[in-house]
Amino acid sequence: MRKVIVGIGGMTNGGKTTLSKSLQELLPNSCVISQDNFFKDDSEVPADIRGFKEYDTLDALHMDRMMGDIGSWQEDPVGFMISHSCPVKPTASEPSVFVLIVEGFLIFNHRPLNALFDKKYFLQIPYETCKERRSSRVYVPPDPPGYLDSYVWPMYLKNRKAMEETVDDIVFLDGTLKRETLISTVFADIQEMLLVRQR
Ligand SMILES: Nc1ncnc2c1ncn2[C@@H]1O[C@H](COP(=O)(O)OP(=O)(O)O)[C@@H](O)[C@H]1O
Ligand SMILES: NC(=O)c1ccc[n+]([C@@H]2O[C@H](COP(=O)(O)O)[C@@H](O)[C@H]2O)c1
Repeated sequence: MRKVIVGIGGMTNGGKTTLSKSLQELLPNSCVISQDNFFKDDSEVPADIRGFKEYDTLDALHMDRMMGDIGSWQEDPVGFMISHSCPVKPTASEPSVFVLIVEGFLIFNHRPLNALFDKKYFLQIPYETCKERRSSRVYVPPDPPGYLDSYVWPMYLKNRKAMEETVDDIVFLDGTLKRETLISTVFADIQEMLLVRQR
């Protein structure tokens, strides 16, 4: 059995979830773990001196639980997929390949998680695109006025700097490209990686 972990990182609204879901549909025996599902409850997230909730930091996330889920997949991919409603496809060829797609805005900022990736992608979009996409998205709790400009964007710059100082081998993707282009490019790249590793 072969196990491969692909990281789809990127800025908020870069298109991580969209790309990850499509890849899961295209890659047999794959499953997605989303960092967004590990945010702490609002009552546990402190506010800064201006009153902005500090959501854009690893401290706002249950990274221990996220790592626990990834560990469960590593131990038993089939069991994990069944319990997470990911389709399991019997394969004629051996060894079977299982792919875990881990997506999120801070996946490359958590050192223990970083060490697990076989391939890392990072979706980036310009500020204007980010502002436009984010303004039509409703988070729980919703963004207060000025949240992107005063808190989210500066935190993005800070987190990105830390990522670039510590992580190698990231493939940067232009998140303004058409969905279909991004999906086919990354799908082909992953398939190539799977073939190379098989040889
Ligand atoms: N390649 C793309 N081109 C245009 N819009 C996109 C693209 N990918 C995603 N979107 C849109 O951008 C918004 C954020 O996408 P999403 O995948 O949820 O981003 P993320 O998971 O990175 O926050 C959604 O409205 C989505 O439909
Ligand atoms: N899911 C939540 O509980 C929640 C709450 C408030 C803000 N957020 C925002 O989620 C963003 C990260 O997720 P996306 O990459 O999907 O946009 C962060 O910029 C953060 O400000 C999430």
